[in-house]
Amino acid sequence: MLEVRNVTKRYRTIPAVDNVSFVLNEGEVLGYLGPNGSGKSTTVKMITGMIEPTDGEILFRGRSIHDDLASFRANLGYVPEEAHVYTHLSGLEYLQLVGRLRGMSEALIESKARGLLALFALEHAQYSAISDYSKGMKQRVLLSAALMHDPPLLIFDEPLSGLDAVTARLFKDLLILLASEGKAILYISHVLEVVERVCDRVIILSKGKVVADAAPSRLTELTKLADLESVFAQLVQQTDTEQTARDLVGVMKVQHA
Ligand SMILES: Nc1ncnc2c1ncn2[C@@H]1O[C@H](COP(=O)(O)OP(=O)(O)OP(=O)(O)O)[C@@H](O)[C@H]1O
Repeated sequence: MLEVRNVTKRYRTIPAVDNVSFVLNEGEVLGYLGPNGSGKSTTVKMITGMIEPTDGEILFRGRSIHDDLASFRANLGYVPEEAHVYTHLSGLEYLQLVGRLRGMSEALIESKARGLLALFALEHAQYSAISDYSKGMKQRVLLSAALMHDPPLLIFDEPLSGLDAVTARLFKDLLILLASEGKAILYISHVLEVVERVCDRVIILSKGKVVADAAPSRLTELTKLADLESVFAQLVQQTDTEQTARDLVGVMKVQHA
């Protein structure tokens, strides 16, 4: 459904994303992982059409997304890591706006918006301004907005941040159900134990390059490591975190001369 083909993005001369290729199929949850600064957000910005690749191309159902960005976006549901929503609107008004921008009928907008707000436990706050919402409530409005038009392709960028345990669990169940209904899902997260549970496949990025692309179970099997977190640490060669923590405490304790 979505193909990222030899995509590179350079800022000045430095590649933030370096010759990345992958295919995301219908019914698949693909985890997109990497340490801070490895190129995840840059990839997502290219897939959503916010920025263009320096080299390579991104195809949706065989066509470059830039051939007709508006119709590509009609097929996309995107929950950004950081939201810049219209906070003076209420949750209901925001979903109505999103529905109208996507060309949905008023009757459909009404039933979907009310239904989603109720299911995400936001019914009581639907008429209050988003500026008064907690972080998790804002996140639930964004999730609702991404699902309004029933898109075949979904991108979730750190969707669990701010969600309480019950909503996070609901989100995980939702992800699995959406995939079983044939949605293609790109899931960017640092929460590796969740990724390991819900993703069919994971891509691990390091310094803009793909260093792994396989099922989590295949990666643990190949490396003979206990879990995805250990595989991740080994592949991106992160430092010995226990030692670094000890060094940090050591630096904290240094007294002024
Ligand atoms: N607009 C920009 N101009 C210059 N460099 C940029 C720009 N945006 C990102 N970069 C650089 O590109 C690299 C990849 O950044 P990116 O935001 O894609 O990483 P990330 O994997 O999403 O990180 P995080 O987990 O911290 O969100 C970083 O070295 C970053 O400094």
